[in-house]
Amino acid sequence: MRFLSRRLVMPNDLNFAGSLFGGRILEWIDEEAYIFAACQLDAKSLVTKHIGAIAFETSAYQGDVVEFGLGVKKVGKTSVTLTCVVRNKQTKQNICVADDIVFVHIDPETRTPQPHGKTKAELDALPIETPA
Ligand SMILES: CC(=O)SCCNC(=O)CCNC(=O)[C@H](O)C(C)(C)COP(=O)(O)OP(=O)(O)OC[C@H]1O[C@@H](n2cnc3c(N)ncnc32)[C@H](O)[C@@H]1OP(=O)(O)O
Repeated sequence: MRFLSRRLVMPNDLNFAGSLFGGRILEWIDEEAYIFAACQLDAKSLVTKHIGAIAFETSAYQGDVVEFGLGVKKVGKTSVTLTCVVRNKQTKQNICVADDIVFVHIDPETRTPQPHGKTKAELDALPIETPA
C-alpha cells in the first residue's frame, strides 16, 4: 500500500459533533482512488462502479493531517479493484478503510465498458512516482 497523498482537516470538513464528517471522507476516498486508478491504468475515462465495504475506525479533528494509502487488489478486463486506507498522519491510527472499490474503464463517447489492457503484474511492477 502506497501513502501518496495528504489532506488537512479544515473547519468546513467537520460534522455537528466537531469531528471529520463521514461524507467528506467518502468524497475524498472517491477522488483519491480515482486519481490512483487513473494513474495506474494511464487512462482518464474511469467511473466508480462499486464500493464494497466502508469501516470508520477512529475520528479525526480540525487541524489533523490525514493520509491516503491505496493498493490494487484485483485487475479485470475493464475494471480495477482497489483498497483505500485513510489514517492519521501523526498517530498512524486508521480513520477509515474502504475495500473493494471498483472502477470501470469506459469509452467516453458510448459510456460503455472498454478493456483497459493492463494486468495486475504490470501494475505491481510500476515504480512509485514522487513529485520532483
Ligand atoms: C469517479 C466517479 O465518481 S464516477 C461517478 C459515479 N459513477 C457512475 O456514474 C457510473 C455509473 N454506472 C455506469 O455507467 C455503468 O454501470 C458502467 C458503464 C460503469 C458499467 O456497466 P455494467 O453494465 O455494470 O458493465 P459490466 O457488467 O460489463 O461490468 C463491467 C466491469 O465491472 C465489474 N462489475 C460490474 N458490477 C460490479 C459490482 N457490483 N461489483 C464489482 N464489480 C462489478 C464487472 O465484473 C466488469 O469487470 P471486468 O470487465 O474487469 O471483468
